[in-house]
Amino acid sequence: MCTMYASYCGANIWPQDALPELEVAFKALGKLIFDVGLLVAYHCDRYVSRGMKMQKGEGLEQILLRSRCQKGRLLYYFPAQPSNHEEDGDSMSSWCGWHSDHGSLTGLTCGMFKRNGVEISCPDSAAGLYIRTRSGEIVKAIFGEDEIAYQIGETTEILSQGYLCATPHCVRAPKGKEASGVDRSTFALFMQPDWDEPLNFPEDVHIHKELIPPKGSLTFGEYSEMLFDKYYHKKT
Ligand SMILES: O=C(O)CCC(=O)C(=O)O
Ligand SMILES: [Fe+2]
Repeated sequence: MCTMYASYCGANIWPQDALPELEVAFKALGKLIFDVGLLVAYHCDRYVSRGMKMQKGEGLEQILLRSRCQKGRLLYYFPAQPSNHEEDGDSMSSWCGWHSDHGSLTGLTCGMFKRNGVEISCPDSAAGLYIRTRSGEIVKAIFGEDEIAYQIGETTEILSQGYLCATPHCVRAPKGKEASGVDRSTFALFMQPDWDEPLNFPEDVHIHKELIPPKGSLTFGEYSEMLFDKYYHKKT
């Protein structure tokens, strides 16, 4: 199992000596984001069931409840290198490029900015997470430190036959003299189906079409491994 689904079955590594309190805090935050995420999933299912027939047990809430693949990750963005050109072509996605997450739902805390290990408010109000809406508008995702943002992943778009759309997003680094040495940290919980969960792809899939076999069924684990190959090893 561990070789087949290496990205899901690996053991956690905790910095027990350097930061003994991390494991408990990390798991508590992950559990909170998961529990609230299930409430979001319940409402996603209600919305989708207005447009398509959903079998019992096949909704997002049930899929997430029985999954062993939830993945929490602390994300760290190193201080951006100062640029000589004020208007760099792709400055919008300077910290993390445009993408959609491949799972079901991603829960995010707001970014925390620091300089030399000291928390600061970000000197550039344009820095942070941006999303693209269904109508193509680019919007900054603004939310506070006691709030959680949820983004829809590609698997939800596939399983809901497009009633729900994956949320394209990117992260913009701060710019200007004041931005020197400013880093960003956040926590993401990637909520995703179990590796054994069958994904029955609808006829007209437009996401990663080339990976889907003709009869249109893969487990989430198989699908993820194929995606990791596509992104990181470029085998397909
Ligand atoms: O840092 C963020 O706010 C978003 C992170 C993200 O998009 C990801 O890890 O997939
Ligand atoms: Fe993402």
